[in-house]
Amino acid sequence: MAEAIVAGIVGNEVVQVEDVCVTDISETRLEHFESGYGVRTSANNAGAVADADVVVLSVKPQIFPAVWPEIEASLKPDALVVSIMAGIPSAKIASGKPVRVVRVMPNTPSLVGEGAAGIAAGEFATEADLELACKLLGAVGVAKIVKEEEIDAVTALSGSGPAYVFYLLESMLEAADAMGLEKGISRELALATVIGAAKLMQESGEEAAELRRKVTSKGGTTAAGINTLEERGVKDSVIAALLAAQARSKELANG
Ligand SMILES: NC(=O)C1=CN([C@@H]2O[C@H](COP(=O)(O)OP(=O)(O)OC[C@H]3O[C@@H](n4cnc5c(N)ncnc54)[C@H](O)[C@@H]3O)[C@@H](O)[C@H]2O)C=CC1
Ligand SMILES: O=C(O)[C@@H]1CCC=N1
Repeated sequence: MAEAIVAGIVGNEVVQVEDVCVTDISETRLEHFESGYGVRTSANNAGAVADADVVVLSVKPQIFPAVWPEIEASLKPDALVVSIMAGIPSAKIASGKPVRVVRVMPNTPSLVGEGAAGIAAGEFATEADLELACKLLGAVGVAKIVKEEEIDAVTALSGSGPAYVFYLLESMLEAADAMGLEKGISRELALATVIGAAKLMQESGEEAAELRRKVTSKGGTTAAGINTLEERGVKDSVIAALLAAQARSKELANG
Protein backbone atom coordinates (compact mmCIF):
# COMPACT_ATOMS: atom_id res chain seq x y z
CA MET A 1 0.00 0.00 0.00
CA ALA A 2 2.89 2.32 0.82
CA GLU A 3 4.20 1.83 -2.72
CA ALA A 4 0.90 3.06 -4.17
CA ILE A 5 1.19 6.26 -2.13
CA VAL A 6 4.90 6.77 -2.88
CA ALA A 7 4.30 6.22 -6.60
CA GLY A 8 1.46 8.74 -6.58
CA ILE A 9 3.06 11.52 -4.58
CA VAL A 10 6.44 11.25 -6.28
CA GLY A 11 4.86 10.96 -9.73
CA ASN A 12 2.68 14.01 -9.12
CA GLU A 13 5.54 15.92 -7.52
CA VAL A 14 3.44 16.61 -4.41
CA VAL A 15 6.62 15.80 -2.50
CA GLN A 16 10.13 16.12 -3.88
CA VAL A 17 11.66 12.71 -4.45
CA GLU A 18 14.79 13.62 -2.45
CA ASP A 19 12.58 14.32 0.58
CA VAL A 20 11.18 10.77 0.67
CA CYS A 21 12.85 7.96 2.60
CA VAL A 22 11.29 4.49 2.63
CA THR A 23 12.19 1.94 5.28
CA ASP A 24 11.58 -1.80 5.20
CA ILE A 25 13.16 -4.93 6.65
CA SER A 26 13.20 -6.45 3.17
CA GLU A 27 16.32 -5.62 1.14
CA THR A 28 14.43 -6.60 -2.04
CA ARG A 29 11.67 -4.10 -1.29
CA LEU A 30 14.19 -1.35 -0.62
CA GLU A 31 15.96 -2.02 -3.93
CA HIS A 32 12.56 -1.99 -5.65
CA PHE A 33 11.71 1.44 -4.18
CA GLU A 34 15.14 2.84 -4.97
CA SER A 35 15.27 1.68 -8.58
CA GLY A 36 11.57 2.21 -9.27
CA TYR A 37 11.03 5.65 -7.75
CA GLY A 38 14.48 7.11 -6.99
CA VAL A 39 13.63 7.62 -3.30
CA ARG A 40 16.14 7.18 -0.48
CA THR A 41 15.80 3.95 1.45
CA SER A 42 16.94 2.58 4.79
CA ALA A 43 16.57 -0.56 6.87
CA ASN A 44 16.77 1.57 10.00
CA ASN A 45 13.35 2.87 11.09
CA ALA A 46 14.67 4.89 14.02
CA GLY A 47 17.40 6.54 11.95
CA ALA A 48 15.03 7.43 9.12
CA VAL A 49 12.41 9.08 11.34
CA ALA A 50 14.92 11.06 13.39
CA ASP A 51 14.81 14.06 11.01
CA ALA A 52 11.41 13.41 9.42
CA ASP A 53 8.66 16.04 9.52
CA VAL A 54 6.04 13.46 8.48
CA VAL A 55 6.23 9.76 9.34
CA VAL A 56 3.88 7.44 7.45
CA LEU A 57 3.26 4.21 9.37
CA SER A 58 2.47 1.49 6.86
CA VAL A 59 3.39 -1.79 8.49
CA LYS A 60 0.71 -4.41 9.20
CA PRO A 61 -1.31 -3.57 12.33
CA GLN A 62 -0.07 -6.79 13.95
CA ILE A 63 3.55 -5.54 13.65
CA PHE A 64 2.80 -2.10 15.10
CA PRO A 65 3.54 -3.02 18.77
CA ALA A 66 6.98 -4.32 17.79
CA VAL A 67 8.08 -1.35 15.64
CA TRP A 68 6.45 1.60 17.41
CA PRO A 69 8.73 1.89 20.50
CA GLU A 70 11.91 2.44 18.44
CA ILE A 71 10.14 4.86 16.09
CA GLU A 72 8.46 6.80 18.88
CA ALA A 73 11.75 7.15 20.73
CA SER A 74 13.39 8.94 17.81
CA LEU A 75 10.45 11.02 16.55
CA LYS A 76 11.02 14.76 16.36
CA PRO A 77 8.71 16.44 18.94
CA ASP A 78 6.85 18.30 16.19
CA ALA A 79 6.62 15.38 13.74
CA LEU A 80 3.28 14.46 12.24
CA VAL A 81 2.45 10.74 12.25
CA VAL A 82 0.22 9.57 9.40
CA SER A 83 -0.99 6.02 9.94
CA ILE A 84 -2.47 3.93 7.15
CA MET A 85 -2.76 0.90 9.41
CA ALA A 86 -6.20 -0.67 9.59
CA GLY A 87 -7.76 -0.77 13.03
CA ILE A 88 -5.12 0.88 15.23
CA PRO A 89 -6.69 3.95 16.91
CA SER A 90 -4.81 7.25 17.01
CA ALA A 91 -4.94 7.16 20.84
CA LYS A 92 -3.07 3.86 20.82
CA ILE A 93 -0.38 5.41 18.62
CA ALA A 94 -0.13 8.54 20.77
CA SER A 95 -0.15 6.31 23.89
CA GLY A 96 -0.92 9.10 26.32
CA LYS A 97 1.46 11.63 24.76
CA PRO A 98 0.48 14.67 22.68
CA VAL A 99 1.57 13.05 19.40
CA ARG A 100 -0.11 14.53 16.31
CA VAL A 101 -1.65 11.58 14.49
CA VAL A 102 -3.74 11.56 11.32
CA ARG A 103 -5.31 8.27 10.30
CA VAL A 104 -5.68 7.61 6.62
CA MET A 105 -7.45 4.66 5.05
CA PRO A 106 -6.33 4.58 1.42
CA ASN A 107 -6.77 1.91 -1.23
CA THR A 108 -4.54 0.34 -3.88
CA PRO A 109 -5.98 2.13 -6.95
CA SER A 110 -3.94 5.09 -5.60
CA LEU A 111 -1.17 3.46 -7.61
CA VAL A 112 -2.89 4.66 -10.79
CA GLY A 113 -4.17 7.95 -9.37
CA GLU A 114 -7.70 6.59 -8.81
CA GLY A 115 -7.60 5.99 -5.07
CA ALA A 116 -10.30 6.60 -2.47
CA ALA A 117 -9.17 7.55 1.01
CA GLY A 118 -10.84 8.43 4.29
CA ILE A 119 -8.86 10.79 6.52
CA ALA A 120 -9.44 11.33 10.24
CA ALA A 121 -7.72 13.55 12.78
CA GLY A 122 -6.47 12.13 16.04
CA GLU A 123 -6.86 14.18 19.23
CA PHE A 124 -3.76 16.35 18.76
CA ALA A 125 -3.78 16.72 14.96
CA THR A 126 -4.28 20.26 13.65
CA GLU A 127 -6.26 21.57 10.69
CA ALA A 128 -2.96 21.99 8.87
CA ASP A 129 -2.15 18.30 9.48
CA LEU A 130 -5.49 17.27 7.99
CA GLU A 131 -4.89 19.56 5.02
CA LEU A 132 -1.47 18.03 4.45
CA ALA A 133 -2.90 14.49 4.55
CA CYS A 134 -5.65 15.55 2.14
CA LYS A 135 -3.05 17.04 -0.19
CA LEU A 136 -0.95 13.85 -0.13
CA LEU A 137 -3.88 11.52 -0.69
CA GLY A 138 -5.74 13.96 -2.94
CA ALA A 139 -2.80 13.65 -5.34
CA VAL A 140 -3.63 10.00 -5.87
CA GLY A 141 -7.42 10.07 -5.92
CA VAL A 142 -10.44 11.11 -3.87
CA ALA A 143 -9.75 12.07 -0.23
CA LYS A 144 -12.60 12.60 2.23
CA ILE A 145 -12.37 13.78 5.83
CA VAL A 146 -14.33 11.60 8.26
CA LYS A 147 -14.55 11.19 12.03
CA GLU A 148 -12.12 8.67 13.50
CA GLU A 149 -14.99 6.45 14.64
CA GLU A 150 -16.02 6.18 10.97
CA ILE A 151 -12.65 4.86 9.80
CA ASP A 152 -13.60 1.19 10.38
CA ALA A 153 -16.56 1.68 8.04
CA VAL A 154 -14.37 3.44 5.46
CA THR A 155 -11.95 0.51 5.73
CA ALA A 156 -14.79 -1.91 4.96
CA LEU A 157 -16.13 0.22 2.09
CA SER A 158 -13.21 1.67 0.16
CA GLY A 159 -10.08 0.27 1.87
CA SER A 160 -11.06 -3.35 1.25
CA GLY A 161 -13.46 -2.36 -1.55
CA PRO A 162 -11.15 -2.95 -4.52
CA ALA A 163 -10.95 -6.62 -3.48
CA TYR A 164 -14.74 -6.99 -3.79
CA VAL A 165 -14.64 -5.45 -7.26
CA PHE A 166 -11.78 -7.76 -8.27
CA TYR A 167 -13.80 -10.69 -6.89
CA LEU A 168 -16.71 -9.67 -9.09
CA LEU A 169 -14.37 -9.36 -12.09
CA GLU A 170 -12.80 -12.74 -11.31
CA SER A 171 -16.27 -14.29 -11.29
CA MET A 172 -17.40 -12.52 -14.48
CA LEU A 173 -14.25 -13.59 -16.29
CA GLU A 174 -14.58 -17.20 -15.12
CA ALA A 175 -18.08 -17.21 -16.56
CA ALA A 176 -16.90 -15.61 -19.81
CA ASP A 177 -14.25 -18.31 -20.06
CA ALA A 178 -16.84 -21.03 -19.49
CA MET A 179 -18.97 -19.48 -22.26
CA GLY A 180 -15.98 -19.78 -24.60
CA LEU A 181 -15.04 -16.10 -25.06
CA GLU A 182 -11.42 -15.33 -25.90
CA LYS A 183 -9.62 -14.19 -22.70
CA GLY A 184 -8.17 -10.94 -24.08
CA ILE A 185 -11.52 -9.83 -25.44
CA SER A 186 -13.48 -10.70 -22.29
CA ARG A 187 -10.92 -8.89 -20.11
CA GLU A 188 -11.32 -5.69 -22.14
CA LEU A 189 -15.11 -5.95 -22.22
CA ALA A 190 -15.38 -6.68 -18.48
CA LEU A 191 -13.07 -3.82 -17.53
CA ALA A 192 -14.86 -1.35 -19.80
CA THR A 193 -18.15 -2.50 -18.25
CA VAL A 194 -17.03 -1.88 -14.65
CA ILE A 195 -15.35 1.44 -15.46
CA GLY A 196 -18.28 2.52 -17.66
CA ALA A 197 -20.90 1.62 -15.05
CA ALA A 198 -19.01 3.56 -12.35
CA LYS A 199 -18.60 6.56 -14.64
CA LEU A 200 -22.26 6.52 -15.64
CA MET A 201 -23.31 6.53 -11.99
CA GLN A 202 -20.84 9.32 -11.21
CA GLU A 203 -21.77 11.53 -14.16
CA SER A 204 -25.54 10.96 -14.09
CA GLY A 205 -25.80 11.40 -10.31
CA GLU A 206 -28.47 8.68 -10.36
CA GLU A 207 -28.88 6.00 -7.70
CA ALA A 208 -27.42 2.55 -8.36
CA ALA A 209 -30.83 0.90 -8.07
CA GLU A 210 -32.31 3.23 -10.71
CA LEU A 211 -29.46 2.64 -13.14
CA ARG A 212 -29.82 -1.10 -12.58
CA ARG A 213 -33.55 -0.84 -13.35
CA LYS A 214 -32.75 0.86 -16.67
CA VAL A 215 -30.60 -2.10 -17.76
CA THR A 216 -33.16 -4.68 -16.69
CA SER A 217 -35.79 -5.25 -19.39
CA LYS A 218 -38.85 -7.11 -18.23
CA GLY A 219 -38.47 -10.78 -19.07
CA GLY A 220 -35.02 -10.13 -20.54
CA THR A 221 -31.49 -11.37 -20.01
CA THR A 222 -30.52 -9.03 -17.15
CA ALA A 223 -33.65 -10.02 -15.22
CA ALA A 224 -32.57 -13.65 -15.53
CA GLY A 225 -29.15 -12.75 -14.13
CA ILE A 226 -30.37 -10.45 -11.34
CA ASN A 227 -33.04 -12.95 -10.26
CA THR A 228 -30.30 -15.55 -9.84
CA LEU A 229 -28.24 -13.13 -7.70
CA GLU A 230 -31.32 -12.40 -5.57
CA GLU A 231 -32.24 -16.07 -5.17
CA ARG A 232 -28.72 -16.79 -4.00
CA GLY A 233 -28.68 -13.93 -1.51
CA VAL A 234 -25.76 -12.07 -3.11
CA LYS A 235 -26.86 -8.64 -1.84
CA ASP A 236 -27.13 -9.95 1.73
CA SER A 237 -23.71 -11.57 1.31
CA VAL A 238 -22.11 -8.31 0.16
CA ILE A 239 -23.66 -6.45 3.12
CA ALA A 240 -22.43 -9.18 5.47
CA ALA A 241 -18.95 -8.97 3.91
CA LEU A 242 -18.65 -5.23 4.61
CA LEU A 243 -19.92 -5.67 8.17
CA ALA A 244 -17.38 -8.47 8.71
CA ALA A 245 -14.58 -6.22 7.43
CA GLN A 246 -15.72 -3.41 9.75
CA ALA A 247 -15.85 -5.82 12.70
CA ARG A 248 -12.34 -7.10 11.89
CA SER A 249 -11.06 -3.53 11.75
CA LYS A 250 -12.45 -2.94 15.26
CA GLU A 251 -10.82 -6.18 16.47
CA LEU A 252 -7.44 -5.11 15.09
CA ALA A 253 -7.58 -2.16 17.48
CA ASN A 254 -7.01 -4.57 20.35
CA GLY A 255 -4.06 -6.33 18.72
N1 LIG B 1 -3.17 -3.48 1.00
C1 LIG B 1 -4.18 -2.62 1.04
O1 LIG B 1 -5.05 -2.56 0.13
C2 LIG B 1 -4.32 -1.65 2.17
C3 LIG B 1 -3.51 -1.73 3.28
N2 LIG B 1 -3.65 -0.83 4.31
C4 LIG B 1 -2.77 -0.92 5.46
O2 LIG B 1 -1.45 -0.76 5.00
C5 LIG B 1 -0.55 -1.47 5.85
C6 LIG B 1 0.37 -2.33 5.01
O3 LIG B 1 -0.40 -3.27 4.30
P1 LIG B 1 0.16 -3.90 2.96
O4 LIG B 1 0.86 -2.87 2.17
O5 LIG B 1 -0.96 -4.64 2.35
O6 LIG B 1 1.22 -4.93 3.56
P2 LIG B 1 2.63 -5.41 2.97
O7 LIG B 1 2.97 -6.65 3.71
O8 LIG B 1 2.58 -5.44 1.48
O9 LIG B 1 3.61 -4.24 3.40
C7 LIG B 1 4.13 -4.11 4.67
C8 LIG B 1 5.62 -3.88 4.55
O10 LIG B 1 6.13 -3.68 5.86
C9 LIG B 1 7.42 -4.25 5.88
N3 LIG B 1 7.84 -4.47 7.25
C10 LIG B 1 7.59 -5.52 8.06
N4 LIG B 1 8.17 -5.36 9.24
C11 LIG B 1 8.81 -4.16 9.22
C12 LIG B 1 9.59 -3.44 10.14
N5 LIG B 1 9.84 -3.90 11.36
N6 LIG B 1 10.09 -2.24 9.77
C13 LIG B 1 9.85 -1.75 8.52
N7 LIG B 1 9.11 -2.39 7.60
C14 LIG B 1 8.61 -3.58 7.94
C15 LIG B 1 7.26 -5.53 5.08
O11 LIG B 1 8.52 -6.06 4.67
C16 LIG B 1 6.38 -5.06 3.93
O12 LIG B 1 7.14 -4.65 2.82
C17 LIG B 1 -1.40 -2.29 6.80
O13 LIG B 1 -1.39 -1.68 8.06
C18 LIG B 1 -2.78 -2.27 6.19
O14 LIG B 1 -3.79 -2.29 7.16
C19 LIG B 1 -4.55 0.20 4.25
C20 LIG B 1 -5.36 0.32 3.18
C21 LIG B 1 -5.35 -0.59 2.06
O1 LIG C 1 -7.03 -6.25 4.38
C1 LIG C 1 -6.60 -5.38 5.14
O2 LIG C 1 -6.55 -5.57 6.37
C2 LIG C 1 -6.14 -4.08 4.55
C3 LIG C 1 -6.92 -2.91 5.08
C4 LIG C 1 -7.81 -2.48 3.96
C5 LIG C 1 -7.32 -3.21 2.82
N1 LIG C 1 -6.38 -4.03 3.14
